[in-house]
Amino acid sequence: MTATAKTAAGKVPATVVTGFLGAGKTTLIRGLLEKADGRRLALIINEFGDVGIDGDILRACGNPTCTEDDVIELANGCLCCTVADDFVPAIEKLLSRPQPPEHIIIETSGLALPKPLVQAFHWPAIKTRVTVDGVVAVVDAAAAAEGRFAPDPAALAAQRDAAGTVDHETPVEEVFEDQLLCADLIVVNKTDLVEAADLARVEALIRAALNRDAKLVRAAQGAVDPLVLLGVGAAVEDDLANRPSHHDDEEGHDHDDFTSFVVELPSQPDPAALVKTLEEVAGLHGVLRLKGFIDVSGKPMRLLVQGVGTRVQTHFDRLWKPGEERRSRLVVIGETGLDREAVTRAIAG
Ligand SMILES: Nc1nc2c(ncn2[C@@H]2O[C@H](COP(=O)(O)OP(=O)(O)OP(=O)(O)O)[C@@H](O)[C@H]2O)c(=O)[nH]1
Repeated sequence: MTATAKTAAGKVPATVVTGFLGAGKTTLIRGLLEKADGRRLALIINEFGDVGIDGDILRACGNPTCTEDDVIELANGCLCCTVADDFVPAIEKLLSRPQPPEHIIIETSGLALPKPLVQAFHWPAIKTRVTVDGVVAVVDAAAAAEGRFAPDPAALAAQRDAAGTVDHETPVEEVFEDQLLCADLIVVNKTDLVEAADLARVEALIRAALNRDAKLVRAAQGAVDPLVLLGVGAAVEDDLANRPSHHDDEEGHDHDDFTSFVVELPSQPDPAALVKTLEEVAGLHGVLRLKGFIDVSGKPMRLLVQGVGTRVQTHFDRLWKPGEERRSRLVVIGETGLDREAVTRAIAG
């Protein structure tokens, strides 16, 4: 990656990384950090729910370009709804550092709508100092191929109204489409999990959802050349009229459609058995996302658990630190109505 200075207008570029729960945003950003090549990147990370997992994953990557100070975590809230309290101060804090970042990467929560966040760049405190270089939407090709975000393109086209939007969608479909409609670059990720024909079908589905041209790139493990991801130069904050949203007519937006809670577990003797239980619970109750760290009895390393739909993966990501409390906690996210008691009982049982 070549180091670039500020934009022509003297603003620091910021890239918004959006994409539905578990699409691979954190994985993509981790790859970006590894290829930073000395460029000063700072991260602002927002998660749904009050336990920050992604920040911890990124800090655990041991990358020298990503120190504690370079990661600002805004858990417990939606970035676009806490603009004044959290987001603008976080940007100001980054800009006031002796060595301000050369590029700011913002990872939104998987349920966030990117457009209200981009609107925040009109706030006087940051308007003249930062620009949104581009919005990158990461898509889980496997989940999309399974029909989790939208019906097939023909059905989608048939539902489209004169304004180009589709009504009567599920909350999941609406969030997914809002994220695509705001994007400059769409990363079709997890290509390793889908056949070529399904990948083509997913790309057709994405294009059918779009109202204008956006660039599509395929990726596995979110690996995209930083030169493609950064330096788009879209000044997105001045181009919002071209990026419709299902929530354009709303005063703010709420998150009543989704819910999250934390399940605390005792130390686990058998990771494989836990994975089996989690996959069953996710399928039975329609859990959208599961993630957290587990203390495995007798192991010096903590186990990172990642569930996307019914696919649950684990790996030991780092040693527990001396004096660190070895808690086993899983964040569970689903649509409103997810039976918290039953899910907790099923996982803990
Ligand atoms: N097979 C496969 N797995 C992937 C790929 N990219 C990411 N994953 C896995 O998908 C899971 C979710 O990845 P994350 O990067 O945490 O996804 P995210 O979009 O940041 O998730 P949220 O922030 O919770 O919305 C993890 O288990 C990743 O290892 C990929 O290309 N192929």
